[in-house]
Amino acid sequence: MRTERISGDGQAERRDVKVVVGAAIVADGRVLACARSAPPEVAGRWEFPGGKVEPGESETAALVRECAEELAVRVEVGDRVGRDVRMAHGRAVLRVYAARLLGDDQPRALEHAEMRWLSADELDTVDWLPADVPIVAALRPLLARL
Ligand SMILES: Nc1nc2c([nH]c(=O)n2[C@H]2C[C@H](O)[C@@H](COP(=O)(O)OP(=O)(O)OP(=O)(O)O)O2)c(=O)[nH]1
Repeated sequence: MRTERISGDGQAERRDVKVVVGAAIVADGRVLACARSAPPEVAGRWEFPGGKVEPGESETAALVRECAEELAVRVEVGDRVGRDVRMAHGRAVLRVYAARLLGDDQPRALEHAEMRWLSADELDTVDWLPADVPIVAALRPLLARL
């Protein structure tokens, strides 16, 4: 994603904002929350599986790749959940999409410390990364019908 802003001398300044995509994988009214194992400053905080979109890669393809790498599952990517949330002093945004598991695939925590399926009532029982908090709030009323 490319943004432009006008600097003090009126020059347009271009900078690339990295997009981190996350998958809100929903099954039976529950979403899959994952606890990071690294780096140490965020280890134990909870997130949606996903990661950085690589150059030339679509967001859907990035989610499919990350879910295969991190959880060994195939997913179908659906609609956006919540809004873009700025991270890393504005140099990156978190963008989350609903997703569902394909076939009988069952996630395995290949890179995460722990995984939990959370119902709407249980969303606040884990310590989400700060950027995820508004997205989790947007997800709560949708969860039962995704
Ligand atoms: N995947 C993911 N990352 C999140 C979430 N919320 C949040 O703040 N982040 C942050 C944590 C990291 O600083 C960054 C994503 O980095 P990552 O390590 O998961 O991405 P990646 O798999 O592409 O990593 P790498 O190849 O660069 O090591 O975004 C979220 O819900 N999911």
